[in-house]
Amino acid sequence: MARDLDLEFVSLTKRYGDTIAVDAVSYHFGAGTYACLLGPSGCGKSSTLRMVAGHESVSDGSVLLGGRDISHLPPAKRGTAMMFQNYALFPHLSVADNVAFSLKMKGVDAAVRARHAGEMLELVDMSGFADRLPAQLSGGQQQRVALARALITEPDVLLLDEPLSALDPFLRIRMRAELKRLQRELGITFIHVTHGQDEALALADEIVVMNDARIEQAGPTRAVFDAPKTAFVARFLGSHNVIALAEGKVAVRSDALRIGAPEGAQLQGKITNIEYQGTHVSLTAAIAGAQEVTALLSDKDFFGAPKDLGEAVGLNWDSQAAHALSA
Ligand SMILES: Nc1ncnc2c1ncn2[C@@H]1O[C@H](COP(=O)(O)OP(=O)(O)OP(=O)(O)O)[C@@H](O)[C@H]1O
Repeated sequence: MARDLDLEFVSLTKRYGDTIAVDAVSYHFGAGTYACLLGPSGCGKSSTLRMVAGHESVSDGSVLLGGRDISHLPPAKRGTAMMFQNYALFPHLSVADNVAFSLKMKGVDAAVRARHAGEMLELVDMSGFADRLPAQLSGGQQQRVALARALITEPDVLLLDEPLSALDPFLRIRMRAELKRLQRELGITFIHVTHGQDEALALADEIVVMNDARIEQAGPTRAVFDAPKTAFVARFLGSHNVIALAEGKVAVRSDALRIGAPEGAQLQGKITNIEYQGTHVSLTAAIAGAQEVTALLSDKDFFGAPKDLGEAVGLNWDSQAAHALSA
């Protein structure tokens, strides 16, 4: 049962020798939030997650859960559980024994362990596989077992380190829906580390975009996507153009750009690429200052007034669609 405990990072810092992997990061996650930590390789996502789990020591600052400082508690005493990228199942133990492992360590008796493991396998839709070994399961099934094994400890916070990266693209999308369903059903906080902006947008109530050991921008997913504050966030989340104008840099979503006649348009350009994407057509145009912008048009709009490579066009957008960037 979820206990409604908020998770908070207070100036959380990780140093490995001279490397600062996480630099005084502060953030507050409301209880029951699905949050994604997002950012390029090496920005400090995994180090942050491992400090929360207790698999890495905290160099400075703290992690609070429900106001209690858990920074220096052993992993099993924190109220968190971690699901690893490679699932880390014990190859010689059956699915049921893998799931029940942490209860065995706690000295829970065999009948109670078996009952709890059965409930968890039911939760992840793996009841028929209790006696198999991990090697006899598909990647998606192993992932469900790893989830069941993490959830049996009844954590307040589930930590997921790139949980979908080992799956093929089709399964990844299916499992992503499963993760969301589980999180809703359990009502606990999920902190999910990913490289993938699509994954973060699809899953997260809140996203935390990290860059170079710090939080670059964080907040409700749609608010961040709709109004990136820096060029890094706009580019990293994708579907945005970063345009240098006389008054400064702005981010404009690709689907907010309109293509029309060059005369009197906010920007003039020449079409350099046209990509048919099924429901949409993506048009790239070269504009002044050796810049390129991309406009995403519905197939209806494009084929209603088709353009050719090399054609001069005008680009327009509504003023509220342009977000001034601070860096
Ligand atoms: N055990 C370690 N010893 C020394 N440096 C480390 C260690 N673990 C991570 N680092 C360094 O800390 C920084 C952050 O690493 P971290 O693994 O947290 O990044 P990440 O955002 O999770 O990257 P990825 O997406 O590639 O997993 C990197 O510069 C990395 O090289």
